[in-house]
This record gives sequence, C-alpha cells and structure tokens, in this order.
Amino acid sequence: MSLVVQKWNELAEVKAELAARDWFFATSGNLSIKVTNDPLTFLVTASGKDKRKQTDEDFLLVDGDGNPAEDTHLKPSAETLLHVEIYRRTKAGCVLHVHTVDNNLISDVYAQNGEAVFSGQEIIKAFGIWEENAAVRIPIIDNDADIPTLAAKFAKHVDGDTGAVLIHNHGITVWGRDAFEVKKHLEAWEFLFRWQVKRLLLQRAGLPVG
Ligand SMILES: CSCCC(=O)C(=O)COP(=O)(O)O
Ligand SMILES: [Zn+2]
Repeated sequence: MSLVVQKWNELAEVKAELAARDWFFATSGNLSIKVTNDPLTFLVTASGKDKRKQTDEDFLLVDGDGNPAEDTHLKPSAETLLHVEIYRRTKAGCVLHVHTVDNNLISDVYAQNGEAVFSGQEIIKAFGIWEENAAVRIPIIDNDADIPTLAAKFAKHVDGDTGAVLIHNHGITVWGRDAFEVKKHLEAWEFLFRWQVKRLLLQRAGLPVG
C-alpha cells in the first residue's frame, strides 16, 4: 500500500469517528494528515463537502503552500493555510478542526480573556499532564474572514508539536504528532467545553457545583 493510501485511510478513519460524534454541522470542519516532510505534502479535506459522507473525493494532496500537488478539480479546504502554519512550524502529523456548539460557546464566554482555562478535571491527563490540580489553557483568537490574516494571528499560538486554538464563534483547531494523539486531545477539549458550559448553567440555576 502506498504512503498516500495509508495516510488517506488513517484520516478517513478519524473523519468517520468525528462524524459519528456529529461534529461536522453544515459542511463545517476540516482535517489533514502529513504525508511527506521534504518536500512537505499533506492530505486535506476538500472544501465545502459534507464531511459526514465517505467518498473517493474526500481529500486531496497539497504542497507546503497549501496548493494542490496533483491535477484535480477539488479545492483544498478554505482554511488550509492554518494547517500549513502548523506543519511548517512543528513536527505535527495531523490537524483537526471542528465547529461544535460547546466550543463556540466557550470561545464567546471567554473571548475577552483571550484564553479559557480549565482545572480540577481528571481528563486533563489525556494531555499527558499528571500533576495534581493541573490547569490547561487554550488561546482564543478573533475570527477574521480573511484567511491569510486569520492564519497569521493563529500562527502566533503555534509553538509546539501538540496544541490547540479556539477561533471566536467559529471552532477549534487541534494538532498533534499523529492521528491518535490529536483525536484524543480534541475529545478532551470538547469534554472540558461541555463540562464547563453545563457547570455555568448549573451555577446560574443556583445549584452547588464547585
Ligand atoms: C459552513 S462552515 C464555514 C467554513 C468553515 O469554517 C469550515 O470549517 C469548512 O470549510 P472547508 O472549506 O474546509 O469546507
Ligand atoms: Zn471552520
């Protein structure tokens, strides 16, 4: 099996799992997986598709600038430049971007702080952090309609092989060394978002949550 086919299957499996979670509302979301380092190439979802569907046109191979590396009628994701920033700056192997109601709510509630911070949750161990009372923080950036501008703002927060950024009232972009790691981190972030949204509502209702 060629490397591209191998990577295609890996990304298709992650895509199917995120679809089963119903994290691809209204064609939103984009995913990518690195294929080669030198030159940089990666498979990225084709723009505007229903990512819940599995087809032979789900992904296309792009180069280090995010342009198609082969002849195709498919258009790379409109947000491919964000994936480019990650692969150029880190050793990440996979990038996932989803829009969920909870990630949008958290991005809005904490937009003024420029970040959301979570602590006191066992699931934080999914990030490889095992200390007692550890805290994790995720930056929140403005959602700029101009993708090169958005990508430049986003790039300021790309400083490790794993990481995540919330885009205000838009969604989360998470990256990791491989598909397993990034999916685990995405699920952990979404757990924390859902937990916090419910917690805020319970607090509002006067119920005794910590
Ligand atoms: C309908 S969602 C608006 C575009 C977006 O934010 C997204 O994640 C999907 O865009 P793509 O070009 O990757 O399909
Ligand atoms: Zn998006």
